[in-house]
Amino acid sequence: MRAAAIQLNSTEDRDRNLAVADRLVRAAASDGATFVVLPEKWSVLGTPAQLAAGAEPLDGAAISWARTTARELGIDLVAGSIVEHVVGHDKRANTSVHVGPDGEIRATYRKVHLFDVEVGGTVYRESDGEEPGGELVTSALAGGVELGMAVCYDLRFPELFRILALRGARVVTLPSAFTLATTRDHWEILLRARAIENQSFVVAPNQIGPHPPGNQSGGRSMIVDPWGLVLATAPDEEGYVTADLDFAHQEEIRARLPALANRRPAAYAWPEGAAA
Ligand SMILES: O=C(O)CNC(=O)[C@H](CS)NC(=O)CCC(=O)C(=O)O
Repeated sequence: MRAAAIQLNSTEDRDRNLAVADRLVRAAASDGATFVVLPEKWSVLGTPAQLAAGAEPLDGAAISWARTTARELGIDLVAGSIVEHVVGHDKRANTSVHVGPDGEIRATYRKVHLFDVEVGGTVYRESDGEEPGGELVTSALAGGVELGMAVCYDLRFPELFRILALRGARVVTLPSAFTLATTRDHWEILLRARAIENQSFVVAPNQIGPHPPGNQSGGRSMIVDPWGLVLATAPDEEGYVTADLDFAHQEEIRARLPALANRRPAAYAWPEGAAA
């Protein structure tokens, strides 16, 4: 199965972002990709007010485009994440949507770990506008390959990836808008660690370059294999990278180095009364 990670420099202009995404998803599919992943907040990226204005329900323009395009191209499309207007809620959600080759929504995952962090002199308070999801989500690609879903800052929480692997995920998607500073120093190391420790493929498209209100994303969109090898890395521009995911090779790795099977959950139990 050929996977593609689409790297974008999304802005507050949804029409512009959809047009670039449309061009790049079609190009990746014509290169043979049948599993295509967009980055975080691919449809609108900007100030808190612009994010709020660009929020959409799952039947809005962004996911409608994703469904039409996935069906037309016959691909599994993880439409990165969008800022989802959740009907009846004050705050929005940061929602990753898996659309199958028939154009139907197979799964939605609302980012569990929100980015309330100071990095590179910038204070991010994602939770001001968005509320976290409360559950982890797996899905299935065409052919039955189990997919685990995560978004951006989730990368720093290895337990999420471990639980996805224990629930059967063989590939994890991580649409991201990682900061320039943390892309430089943490991104590749954490992606490879999550891939190695869970013997999973990781498909991680990132945003690249400046976007309102003067933030910088770091690019280096990557596809990593279950041995931790980087199969593809994007150069510093909008575009896409592809890699062939060899699931038989993953089976071999999991059989020869059975770390997942060698877990000792009984020894990990928390003492009575201790917080997990
Ligand atoms: O940058 C923006 O304006 C948009 N960013 C996002 O939408 C999200 C939430 S603010 N970014 C991250 O989660 C970065 C994580 C990260 O960079 C890390 O964990 O190091």
